[in-house]
Amino acid sequence: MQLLDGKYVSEKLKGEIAQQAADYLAASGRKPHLVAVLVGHDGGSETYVASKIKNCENVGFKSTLVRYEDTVTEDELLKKVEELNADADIDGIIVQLPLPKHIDPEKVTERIDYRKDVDGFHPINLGRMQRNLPSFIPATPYGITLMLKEYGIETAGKHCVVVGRSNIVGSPMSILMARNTTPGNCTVTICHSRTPDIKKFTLDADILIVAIGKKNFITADMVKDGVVVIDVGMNRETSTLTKSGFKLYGDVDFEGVAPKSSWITPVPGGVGLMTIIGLLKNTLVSAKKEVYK
Ligand SMILES: Nc1nc(=O)c2c([nH]1)NC[C@@H]1CN(c3ccc(C(=O)N[C@@H](CCC(=O)O)C(=O)O)cc3)C=[N+]21
Repeated sequence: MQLLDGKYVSEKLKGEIAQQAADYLAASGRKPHLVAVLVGHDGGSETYVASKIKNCENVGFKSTLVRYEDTVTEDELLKKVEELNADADIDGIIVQLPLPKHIDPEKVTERIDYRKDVDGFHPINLGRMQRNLPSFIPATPYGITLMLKEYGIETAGKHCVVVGRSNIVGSPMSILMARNTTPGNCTVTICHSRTPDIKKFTLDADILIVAIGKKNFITADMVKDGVVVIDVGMNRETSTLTKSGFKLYGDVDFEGVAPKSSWITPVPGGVGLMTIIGLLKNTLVSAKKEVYK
């Protein structure tokens, strides 16, 4: 078993991004600028947004946090998005999900200018990605592809099983792994809550990507020897064992599954850290107008 080490890869790539941000600053006199919009006080979201802001500072980006109470109306939020769209000093906009239930996330996502949609959630970016055209690729799937590349994991011709079909991870990940790109060229199976016998499919996976949001969902009896395991789970539980009062669990029973794996991502220290890299890279290429003019 070898570890796909998100800490190592993310630090390495952050060094490269910081260099490119410095070059961009020297050439243009400005820094790439990311705006994060956070609604409410969800513990996970607060942590992740704080981490995004901190990482922006670390690589020499400008970042702005826009906060709202969870009483904000959908109209107010949409107006803010339009204001951010129109601001020429902003390269990337993310609205942290989930949103309170009186706000339609689809509406907010579609209101963000696709040229600033560094989350890659806008239907235009999704469609362009599927067609292999320049686009913003959703940060988590993007981060996973960077990780697979970094370790030279062979994917062509392999059976990739994606567990979960969310708009943020499972669905775009399945598109990327089926595309004629590296990584990619897989035969892809998507499993979800209505798949009667998930084990039947996971047992055949050469590459198993799990984004379902259930602690220890994948156990040793569900994988074959030599599998590559990507654990996207971010299950936060209160704990007296950590300083923060929380402990993070993946969707994979690491202890059981790791001995059967050729490669596996830990949680924490795996995909989460790569997600931030995906976001930073999207923000940088947005500033440099390398995806859209
Ligand atoms: N519009 C939007 N865009 C997102 O990209 C988005 C979102 N909404 N909503 C929630 C998810 C979750 N997410 C994570 C980012 C970083 C870590 C991360 O850095 N994790 C670290 C540790 C975190 C910890 O210890 O709490 C790790 O896995 O090692 C995790 C999860 C982005 N998301």
